[in-house]
Amino acid sequence: MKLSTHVFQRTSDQGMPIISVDNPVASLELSLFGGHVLSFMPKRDNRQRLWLSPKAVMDGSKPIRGGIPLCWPWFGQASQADLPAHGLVRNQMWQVIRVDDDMDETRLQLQPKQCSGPGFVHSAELTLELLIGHQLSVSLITRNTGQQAFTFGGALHSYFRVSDIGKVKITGLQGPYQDKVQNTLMDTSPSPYCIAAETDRIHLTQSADISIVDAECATQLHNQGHDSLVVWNPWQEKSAHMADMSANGYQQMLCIEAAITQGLELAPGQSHTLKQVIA
Ligand SMILES: O=P(O)(O)OC[C@H]1O[C@@H](O)[C@H](O)[C@@H](O)[C@@H]1O
Repeated sequence: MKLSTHVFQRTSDQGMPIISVDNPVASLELSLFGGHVLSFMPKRDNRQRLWLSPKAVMDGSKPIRGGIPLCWPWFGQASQADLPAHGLVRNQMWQVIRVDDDMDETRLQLQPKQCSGPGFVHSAELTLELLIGHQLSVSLITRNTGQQAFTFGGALHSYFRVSDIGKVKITGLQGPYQDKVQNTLMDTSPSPYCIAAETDRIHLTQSADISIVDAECATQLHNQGHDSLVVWNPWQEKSAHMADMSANGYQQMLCIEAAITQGLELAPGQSHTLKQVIA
């Protein structure tokens, strides 16, 4: 089904609605389950920026491993044990509410079916806005539509494709971080910043510009509206216990997440945009 000149909707083999964008400068695929970007490739270099696990479950029974999972209205474990990690929206269907096509940019807006549920009983509106052009801009916009302030968190949990994790350097991250593997607070970030073991770190920083420098190329990230940048790679042993990761999958991926981990209060009528631009 054609939604505009450059935007199509199809059904995947597993019965999930997939949105495909193919404009003169870039291509992108998104699953309406989770409002989840699966791939992004600018045509100037035809290099896939995102990593999607070959074992990702794509039938809507669990969140998709890879691409850009949307975590909202909380990041990480919920306050109650029976609620899902990373919030309520990566497990539900989203709908396209707006498509605008231009010669060198496509704008898509999507919203989830439900913005409240167990663990978050507030009046909120959540919109995902994608600008698909020479770069990909991903904005998650939270609006308080009620009469009471609320506090929320979240993340753009992007999985980036790397050619060899052992050769990657991250630039632009300095200062202290919470190490979730060691359960300690570290005073300074490594320099050079390489990944050589399981890594799960919350950098409490509003630093905007980060690069993932690979042996062959660099992926540039510009982040906005975050209080933290999260760096995650499960490494070998943990991956082996994850049904949706292949044995060596960790070697080709690195998550750098624009996140709100500290809780952000939003007054009635206010909006907040969490944004990551990928180039
Ligand atoms: O397996 P999930 O729920 O997609 O989470 C993956 C990872 O997401 C990261 O953001 C967390 O910091 C990790 O602790 C977590 O393991």
